Amino acid sequence: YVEMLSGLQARQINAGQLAAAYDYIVVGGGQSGLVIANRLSEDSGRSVLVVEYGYFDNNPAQVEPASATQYLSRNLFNLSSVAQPGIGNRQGQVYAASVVGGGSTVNGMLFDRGSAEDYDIWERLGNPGWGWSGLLPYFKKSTTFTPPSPELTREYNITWDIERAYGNGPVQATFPDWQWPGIKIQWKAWAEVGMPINTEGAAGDAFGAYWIPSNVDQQYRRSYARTGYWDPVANRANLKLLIGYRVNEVLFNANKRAESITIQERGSSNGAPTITVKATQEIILCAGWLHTPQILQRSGVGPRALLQQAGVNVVADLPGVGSNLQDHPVSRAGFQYQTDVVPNPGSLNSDATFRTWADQQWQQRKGPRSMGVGNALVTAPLPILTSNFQAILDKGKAQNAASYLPRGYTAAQVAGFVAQRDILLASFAKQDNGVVEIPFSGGASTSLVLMKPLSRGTVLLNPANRYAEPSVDFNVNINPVDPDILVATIKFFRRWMAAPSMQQLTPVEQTPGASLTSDAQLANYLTTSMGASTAHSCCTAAMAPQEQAGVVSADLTVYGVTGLSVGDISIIPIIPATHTCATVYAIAEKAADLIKARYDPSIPSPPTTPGTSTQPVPTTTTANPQPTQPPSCTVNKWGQCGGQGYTGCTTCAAGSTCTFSNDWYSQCL
Ligand SMILES: Cc1cc2nc3c(=O)[nH]c(=O)nc-3n(C[C@H](O)[C@H](O)[C@H](O)COP(=O)(O)OP(=O)(O)OC[C@H]3O[C@@H](n4cnc5c(N)ncnc54)[C@H](O)[C@@H]3O)c2cc1C
Repeated sequence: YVEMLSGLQARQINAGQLAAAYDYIVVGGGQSGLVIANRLSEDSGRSVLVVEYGYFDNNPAQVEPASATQYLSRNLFNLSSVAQPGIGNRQGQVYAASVVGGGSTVNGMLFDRGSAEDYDIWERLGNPGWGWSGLLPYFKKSTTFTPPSPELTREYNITWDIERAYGNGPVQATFPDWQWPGIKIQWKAWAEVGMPINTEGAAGDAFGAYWIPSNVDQQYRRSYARTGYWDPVANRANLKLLIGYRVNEVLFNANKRAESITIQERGSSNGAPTITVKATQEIILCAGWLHTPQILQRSGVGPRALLQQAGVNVVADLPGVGSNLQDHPVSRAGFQYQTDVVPNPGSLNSDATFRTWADQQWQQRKGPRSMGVGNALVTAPLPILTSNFQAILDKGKAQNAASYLPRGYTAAQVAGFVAQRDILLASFAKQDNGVVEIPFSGGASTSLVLMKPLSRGTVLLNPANRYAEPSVDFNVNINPVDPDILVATIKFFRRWMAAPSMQQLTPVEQTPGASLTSDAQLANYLTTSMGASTAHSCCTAAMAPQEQAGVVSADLTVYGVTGLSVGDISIIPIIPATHTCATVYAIAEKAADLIKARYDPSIPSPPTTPGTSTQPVPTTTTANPQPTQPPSCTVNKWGQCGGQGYTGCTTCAAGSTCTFSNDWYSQCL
């Protein structure tokens, strides 16, 4: 412990201990920054400095499952977007972490990946090496999966495929010790409405319905960039971290080579003295979707007109810096089950006996309190949502793209968007990727999340004060294809609620409300109900060919300058249909390999030739197989023990008896 502590102290420095120069400077010690710093400092001959605006959050509560929904303001940059015409001029909540470990320290711990197609379209856009086959090794390198208990697995028929999806990486993933019984009925209903059921989403088949783990260790504590990539390398003397400092600018020499950064203590007034630190090899921007483009713009790399307006000398005119902003906008379907199974997600609030039992269980780190925000998703392909999908695609293809893009998009930016749109519309017609997400965990209400929006937003420097927070415009719900897909989703969700299995729960619609039936009424409901962000903002320094207004090339270096790269979520060109944390780990792992190979000829660069076949291995696409009855088994208290169509265990654990709830459901109470 003493050794570890002195190691930690050696690595965390104050400004007075800064060296004049480091081989690598990583800007931002968030999720991607800690991964890249860890990997680059594996070579003890290279010095690495990380500069992070936030502090450590050492509160033990921040690693507990309950932290998944708390989003504490102390760990976030707290700002809102400009008014959003697409959602009735409401402002959007802006989510960006400001703490060591970044988004991985604060996030909801839903840990999934996109489908193979979601990454293959990055490659198709002109980014060789960034398709599924180029990224899977890095998904595997970052994560270790541990199966849940045999009892939970059997009771809920939880499925996974370690061999195809996981490796031996620093981030731990597993399932909590609990699921809500109503989820079994929901699984059946998905099959009844024709949703493909996949045994593993993380192996390239993240479409249809599938189970997803949480990024937690086996005690259900948050497993994140700090525990995975920072704490274990306490003894590296060549790795330094300065916290509580903001990186202001990257400075370039006359040859446009990035030479140094200027930093300023957090909380000091703008215009206060700054410190300059040199990088002899490379500066890697990992300040996240909100600040990576802002730092670029402040440094003279961005849209010429904006930089001139802000009085910034133009080093490289890159119109794409701060454009192409994407997120997963969200609406909601509110239902009530009038004959719900018990316990259900509401029971922790409504049933004191159950709550006491849950608290007792949690003292042994078991039971409902091990759960975060749920572990099952539907990511629905468009042709499954609606038989009318071709009309939506035709409308998208026929539209004048520029009319829905942010003002001031250049011809290259419009061309870049049209390339994205055409690739997206072609993939929407297929059934190997999804366009909306519907999380389900036994509750009656859920989010309806648009996973592949066509609307694009911006993050722009404030010309009057370049050190103030940038202006965020999600431009949400502006491209008409977006509401068309969500309207189809609401109708499909109603079909799911009307599926035979669901009738035992007697679902009753609250919102949008059964009286709203026409497309126009539902689109209007979306305008009033939709949120612009699910905290997956990305894509503001996109990897794409320069003639399509890309900001970085496939080796992640910034166009028009040298010695500067981006390694965070900003580089994504098209948002994948997944929560973004696992994808950021894969990007950062790959970024580190690309950087290492630039400076060490003995290290092979990851291939940048287009991937070969990226077809995922076929998976189960029939109904979720019913659990087979093991020779002898017991059901834990609150679990299902009988009912029509039920083929699992029927013997209740000591202290509970199998009790009839309704024709479809008996339960150990
Ligand atoms: C509230 C929230 C909930 C989420 N929930 C989920 C979820 O359940 N599942 C999932 O998969 N994904 C989730 N995400 C998304 C995911 O966590 C992020 O996409 C991911 O962490 C982004 O990683 P990053 O490295 O690009 O940026 P970050 O991790 O945000 O790192 C950027 C870092 O740069 C620092 N920084 C910024 N500006 C400067 C500057 N000028 N100088 C120095 N440092 C600076 C910041 O303080 C921050 O630490 C969530 C995100 C948030 C914010």
